[in-house]
Amino acid sequence: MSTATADARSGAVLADLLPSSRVRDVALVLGGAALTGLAAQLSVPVPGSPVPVTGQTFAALLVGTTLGAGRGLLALALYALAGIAGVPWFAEGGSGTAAPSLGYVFGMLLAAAVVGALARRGADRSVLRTAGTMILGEAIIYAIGVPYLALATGMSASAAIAAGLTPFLIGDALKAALAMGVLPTTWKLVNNR
Ligand SMILES: O=C(O)CCCC[C@@H]1SC[C@@H]2NC(=O)N[C@@H]21
Repeated sequence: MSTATADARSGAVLADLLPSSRVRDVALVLGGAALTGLAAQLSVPVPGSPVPVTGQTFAALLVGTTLGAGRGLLALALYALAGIAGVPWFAEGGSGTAAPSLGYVFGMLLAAAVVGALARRGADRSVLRTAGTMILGEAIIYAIGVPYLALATGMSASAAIAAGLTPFLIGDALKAALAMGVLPTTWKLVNNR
């Protein structure tokens, strides 16, 4: 698809607006993994919880929506596998499999694929649709992250929700709001070129 024809009607994601090549796709996957690793270092500890506030949810959902399901999944899979293998780019410079927050990383993998598939159907083109996409993506991250946290720490379900969901709702809503500004605005600029 040429850059000129990749508009709101064409089933494109934002990354498709770049000239098509294998090198582009490899660079996007590497860049998506690196962006998520950088965002993980934007990390604020939460008192009483082993899970910090991080920039990862924003990065992972942005990577999914802008790259699409296939490349988004590959980027997050690379991020997860390299982190497990020892690259210190999980939250707070972490790596390996010991952290009870690893389930959120697995959730980001699935969420990136789902929001990427939705973005190809136009789910990042308006503020309202982007809101729904971000809420679904975050719900997927928590649906894997919170049970994993409970299993890894032995917490009860209610304790895992109190430590692994409730403290993050406002921050994740702000990150979703940021995406609701950035994605539809970018599409508007692209389509008005
Ligand atoms: O150990 C890791 O690298 C994963 C950290 C996961 C942080 C989770 S993601 C959902 C929630 N929102 C945040 O800002 N932090 C937690």
